[in-house]
Amino acid sequence: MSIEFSKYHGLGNDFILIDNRDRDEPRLDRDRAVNLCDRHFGIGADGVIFALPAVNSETDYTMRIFNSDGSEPEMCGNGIRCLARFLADLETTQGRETPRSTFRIHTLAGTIVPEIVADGQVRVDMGTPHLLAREIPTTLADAEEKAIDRSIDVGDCQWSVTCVSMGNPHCITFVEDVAAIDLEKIGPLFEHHPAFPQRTNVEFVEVVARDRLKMRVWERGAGITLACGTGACATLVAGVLTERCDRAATVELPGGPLAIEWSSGDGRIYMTGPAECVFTGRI
Ligand SMILES: N[C@@H](CCC[C@H](N)C(=O)O)C(=O)O
Repeated sequence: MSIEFSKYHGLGNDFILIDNRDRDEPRLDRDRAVNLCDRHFGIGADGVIFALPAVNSETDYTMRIFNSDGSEPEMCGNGIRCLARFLADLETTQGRETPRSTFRIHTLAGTIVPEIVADGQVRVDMGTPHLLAREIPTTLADAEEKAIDRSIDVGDCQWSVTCVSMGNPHCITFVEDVAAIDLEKIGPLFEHHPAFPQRTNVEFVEVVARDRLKMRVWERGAGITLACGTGACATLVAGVLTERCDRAATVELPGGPLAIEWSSGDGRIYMTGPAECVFTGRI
């Protein structure tokens, strides 16, 4: 069997995109996804994303994604920007009369709406953040409480963390010097800490200014990545909740900047950033 794929990235957070619009289940299983993500024996990527048919009349398509370890997250911010570009590219090459620039995408985190705007950037309505401990989920607070500035022991240190769900779980900790964090060592200890029953993504954040945050991430199921869109959104929310930043800020990631806004009008998060096709191929 031969399958066409496209490789995209959003700020170096890279994905293998598969056109799966003709069937409801991903055409590759998790083990195959793990093999393809391998940077030495496969194509190399942080995850595999499938463009599936819509599940109802309120959405245009469905996104499913496997992390590079084969686990399935609820959402992926950089991935959904890549998916929007991928779908727009497909619709253009397949001669759709009026190729769309806005897509309503069904995800395990609800409906997410990316829109291709000027300069090839993609602006995404990421929905509202979830803050209750049971929604994250975390045991760092009572189920109906928010986990803001909670103390946790990880790797012989005590950290103060704030937990936010963007559909997927994030644990954010503000530090003096983000470059000094030994991510390879501390990241997996957070990811697998018993306080996070569904594991977690962890973000280390330095506040440069009220509208500029520098962030490094260890992703659940993928390890160190160059950028994390949901992580950047969760970071801004944690910064606002702990009064460290404004409601709109640039989050600087190793792969580049993302513009994030938590609207005081509708309570939704808006993320703007790039998505680029790197190459296409056939498996
Ligand atoms: N890189 C992503 C997040 C991908 C999912 C994450 N690893 C998880 O398991 O929650 C992003 O840009 O948001």
